[in-house]
Amino acid sequence: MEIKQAVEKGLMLPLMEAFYTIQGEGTFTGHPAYFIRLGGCDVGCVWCDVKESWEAAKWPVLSVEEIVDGALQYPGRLVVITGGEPLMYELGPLTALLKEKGFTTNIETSGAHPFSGQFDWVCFSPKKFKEPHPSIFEKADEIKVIVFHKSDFDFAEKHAKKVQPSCKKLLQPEWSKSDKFTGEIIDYIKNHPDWNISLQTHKFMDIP
Ligand SMILES: C[S@@+](CC[C@H](N)C(=O)[O-])C[C@H]1O[C@@H](n2cnc3c(N)ncnc32)[C@H](O)[C@@H]1O
Ligand SMILES: Nc1nc2[nH]cc(C(=O)O)c2c(=O)[nH]1
Ligand code: SF4
Ligand SMILES: [Mg+2]
Repeated sequence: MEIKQAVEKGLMLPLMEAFYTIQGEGTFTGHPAYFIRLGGCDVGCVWCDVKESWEAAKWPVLSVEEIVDGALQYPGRLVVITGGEPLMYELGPLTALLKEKGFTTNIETSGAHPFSGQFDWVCFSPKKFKEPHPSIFEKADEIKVIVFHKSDFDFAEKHAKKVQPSCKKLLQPEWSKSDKFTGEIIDYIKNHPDWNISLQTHKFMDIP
């Protein structure tokens, strides 16, 4: 089978990097996790902290077996699939193999592409730069909105209306604007206690 067809089927995927670290953001903050960062994103967030991931063709294409072998080298059994935008790919084969090997599977996604894969926890981080695909709303376990502008509070409320009632609601300051917006998020959630704050704690710890 050609590589292009194998990627379409999700049997091979472009891998930018993979690393064992501590989940820095969201509900699983503090948990050791193996991160699988797939290459390629067409969302184009102006403040994206991994712009080098955007061009899929820059990254080697690996089989899902090779990717899962990487994860098996470490003692932790939590995997976070991120990117780039991981839902640009069919994630069924990768997540099926991870589940078969006993991993808990989490995803970080903008939700801008149709949902695929078997996930234990879905972090949905909607973006103004590309509308979410409707398939994400029933799948999201947490909605994590990045606050870069004051209008992002209304954007967060608008998207939070579309997820399941059990979905956790998180506001995370955009890193370069965190001096301004951390305080505003604190005031906001004290007045809107259904929201929680999420910080990029790995950046404070200076770890990947
Ligand atoms: C790099 S993205 C990759 C996954 C997916 N494309 C997404 O956006 O959810 C991983 C997480 O980092 C967040 N993020 C990216 N750049 C950020 C920044 N400058 N400040 C705060 N969070 C950021 C995203 O919103 C997302 O929740
Ligand atoms: N430690 C750590 N935690 C993270 N949580 C989400 C990340 C991401 O880039 O998807 C990330 C990351 O890049 N590093
Ligand atoms: S969707 Fe995610 S990876 Fe893509 S540009 Fe936005 S933050 Fe970066
Ligand atoms: Mg990151």
